[in-house]
Amino acid sequence: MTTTAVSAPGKVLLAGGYLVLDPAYSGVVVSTSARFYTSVGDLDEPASVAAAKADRPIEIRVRSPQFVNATWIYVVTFVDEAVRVEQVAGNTSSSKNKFVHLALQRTLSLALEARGTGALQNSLGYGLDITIVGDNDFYSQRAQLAAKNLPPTLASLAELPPFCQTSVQLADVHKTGLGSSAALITSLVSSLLVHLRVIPRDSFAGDAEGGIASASEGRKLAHNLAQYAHCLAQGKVGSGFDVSAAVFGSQLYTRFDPEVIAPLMNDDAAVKLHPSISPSNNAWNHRVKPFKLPPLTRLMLADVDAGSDTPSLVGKVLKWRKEDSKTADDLWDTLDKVNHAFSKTLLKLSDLYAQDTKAYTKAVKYLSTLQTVQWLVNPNISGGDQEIMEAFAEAHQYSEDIRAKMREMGKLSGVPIEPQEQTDLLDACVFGAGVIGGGVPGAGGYDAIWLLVLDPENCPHEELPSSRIEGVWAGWKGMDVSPLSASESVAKGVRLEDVAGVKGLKGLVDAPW
Ligand SMILES: Nc1ncnc2c1ncn2[C@@H]1O[C@H](COP(=O)(O)OP(=O)(O)OP(=O)(O)O)[C@@H](O)[C@H]1O
Ligand SMILES: C[C@@](O)(CCOP(=O)(O)O)CC(=O)O
Repeated sequence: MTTTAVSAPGKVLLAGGYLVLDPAYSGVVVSTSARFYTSVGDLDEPASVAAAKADRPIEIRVRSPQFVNATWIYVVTFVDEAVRVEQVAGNTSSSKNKFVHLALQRTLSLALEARGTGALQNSLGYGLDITIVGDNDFYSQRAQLAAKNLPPTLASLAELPPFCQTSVQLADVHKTGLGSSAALITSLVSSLLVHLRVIPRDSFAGDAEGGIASASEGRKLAHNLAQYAHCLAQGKVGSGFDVSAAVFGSQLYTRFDPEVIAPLMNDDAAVKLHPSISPSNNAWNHRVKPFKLPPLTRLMLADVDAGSDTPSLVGKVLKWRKEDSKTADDLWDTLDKVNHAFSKTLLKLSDLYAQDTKAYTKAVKYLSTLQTVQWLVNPNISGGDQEIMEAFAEAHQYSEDIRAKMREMGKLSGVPIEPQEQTDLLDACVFGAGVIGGGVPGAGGYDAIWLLVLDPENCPHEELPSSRIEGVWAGWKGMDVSPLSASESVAKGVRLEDVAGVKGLKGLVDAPW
């Protein structure tokens, strides 16, 4: 019996919030080490299959063991060259999960178009047993830490078991903004495409380092289908940067034209998906350019209590943009220039590392002990060292400029994008030695903050800029700040997993129903 497990990372939009909704602008997206995992296996043992086939419909069982009442049972039927997936009423959990249901429905429909009814029926012969889990960072762990009497620190988070029980229903969980639904849909759709042999098992083997250009056809198909299923489940077409990060990893993202999936945004099971979803459909016009954070830096994230409601923030900002389009257009253009300069400088730092690793390493060590105001005042520095330090200082300045412009956007549109409480916290963090910059991710609001800090080699733990930031967070009185353990994902985007190789996963996948 083959089990197929696929993981997909979460995301942080460092720059480009709101702008990325418009295809004229792009967003700087970092994918996180926090991932969603979906394992797909057969439901029945082969011996029982003949009997099962005779008097039972094909069943798909899905469970999310981190939650209370989170099992969903579906039956699959084949009618008139189409496949239907319907939830069985009256199972243990009466809840519905639109994201899971639509991802199953649409992936099976695409599988039927790609492989034909007979082949798909064969692949589904034993039914499917699906387990979905997300790394702890996707959900607030405040309650779990409090129950263990642990302070909200990175060391405490490391003590929690992987895929920790949340003890609540999915509808009641406090999410942290890492894009749980996009990572979930991407891992679910991708594992099904592989398991049902729509795409080859090695589709995710190559790194998606070069973006779409170097990606396999399988990876591209998984992207288009996940993007579509996610829009359908959300009931709207967002920019899609979260799904793109889940598939391709960190990137500079430019959105796709919503028209490409417009014919499919309904319940009509007769409409063929493949012509629209196929990577050979040139109407998919999103752009994914390579991006990564510089070496010897570390992304730090914290959840600040009182999660914001992104849709209502977005609605208000877009309404203002329409009403005051001249001011907004000027702001969008200025912000776009700074966003580009920021990403370009970060990429230049990677080049400088490659050109002279020794000088770069030395510069990181030196700057990590200084506040940014002191970064360029050392008279004894010249040449290559100077260039490296200047690039770090520029990155700092651009990140501060982005914050200022986002605050302006918030002020003009009457939306708390970087509210005063977050300004105070970010100022205190960015003031510290070795901190390159920071901001409010995505749409902002009372939700989360990100920081990029220098991470020198061979440095005592307590002298690391990240340790100093942790100290600021732990002592912060203005807001409840809870660190997340995630940093940037080293693996680019969606990838095939060995269940036994992911700590804590095998026990959950093998647990009896
Ligand atoms: N572990 C899980 N198992 C099954 N479904 C999940 C799981 N986690 C999230 N979901 C699905 O994703 C939905 C949440 O999606 P929504 O778009 O509201 O959040 P989000 O914007 O992705 O949140 P965030 O960015 O804060 O993680 C849930 O209602 C559920 O359907
Ligand atoms: C405001 C927006 O540009 C970003 C929202 O990002 P987040 O979900 O707050 O990380 C919306 C979008 O891109 O879909």
